[in-house]
Amino acid sequence: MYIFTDNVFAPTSSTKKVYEEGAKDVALSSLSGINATIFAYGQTGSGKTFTMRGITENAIRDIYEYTKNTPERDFTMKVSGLEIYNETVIDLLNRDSGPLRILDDPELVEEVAKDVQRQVGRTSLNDKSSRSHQIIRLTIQSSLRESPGHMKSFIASLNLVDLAGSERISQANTSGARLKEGSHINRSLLTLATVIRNLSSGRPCHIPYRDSKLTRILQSSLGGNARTAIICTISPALSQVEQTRNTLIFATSAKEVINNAQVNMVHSEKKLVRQLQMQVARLEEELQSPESSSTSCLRTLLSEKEFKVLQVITLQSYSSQQ
Ligand SMILES: Nc1ncnc2c1ncn2[C@@H]1O[C@H](COP(=O)(O)OP(=O)(O)OP(=O)(O)O)[C@@H](O)[C@H]1O
Repeated sequence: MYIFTDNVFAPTSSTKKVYEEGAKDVALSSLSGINATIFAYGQTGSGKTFTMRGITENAIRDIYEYTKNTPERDFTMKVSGLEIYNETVIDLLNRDSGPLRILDDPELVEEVAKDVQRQVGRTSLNDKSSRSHQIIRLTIQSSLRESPGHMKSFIASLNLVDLAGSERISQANTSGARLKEGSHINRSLLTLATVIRNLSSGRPCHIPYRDSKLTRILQSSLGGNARTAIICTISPALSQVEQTRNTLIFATSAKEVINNAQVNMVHSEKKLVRQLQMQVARLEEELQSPESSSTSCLRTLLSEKEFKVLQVITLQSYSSQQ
């Protein structure tokens, strides 16, 4: 179980400091199979996008550094990105695909990460940034290179979330398209606030994840199997005191939520069985070739083949018991 640690940063604090002290630990859990989410909440203009850009750059740099310095493990990284605007979900790596259906997980295009900074750059924020929610997801899978443990690998996602301006919750004096936009942003942010409030109450009660796209997508990060860091950005301006107060109320509830993060393991017996079956096929070919006609060579090949077949049978029966 992980409990939120509190940090307060001054306006002069660098994003690097916010990352190091408020988000790094959570971001790097994704390397050891623990789902992680970092999101920024606050009113428009208070620095969510600025902070999340810095957090994203630092997290990706550290993750790459770790993979480079850990040669004993094989890493596969995939990047995806989505935007929720007017309760419609758009794939940021395939904007022409139209709105995505939300099942338990959106059907996103996932690109194998070769140059994550550039790929993340393609999802970069647009003029709707204060009115839409944006999520960049990095999925990291890793397994030991040379060991029977190769059968098992860690898998986890790191979600980097830049929310719409929280003042939208209280914007009622709009009309037309802005009213529709406002009410949709309201739905996601209001549901987020309710979810956080209900989760933090400590009492068993209904958690309305399914009432908005945002909470549905972030469900496991908010009250489930993930470590979560929430960065609340506020303005020092006296005129913004009401928004600042609302953001601090949100932060107070959020820090009461306790998640239950676990290491996610993937059993890859299927991959191993496929490899062994290929080896058996190769040994059969060798057995039939004229070069292997000597008795001792045939005996060696046959016993090797029998051993591989036995391994396949053992693995298949192990898989069917899981
Ligand atoms: N820590 C900071 N240091 C210097 N400039 C900053 C910092 N935080 C934010 N800014 C600047 O303040 C302005 C508003 O910041 P930003 O766009 O990140 O706010 P926001 O909360 O994401 O707003 P929106 O909800 O409209 O997207 C930008 O010009 C940004 O460069």
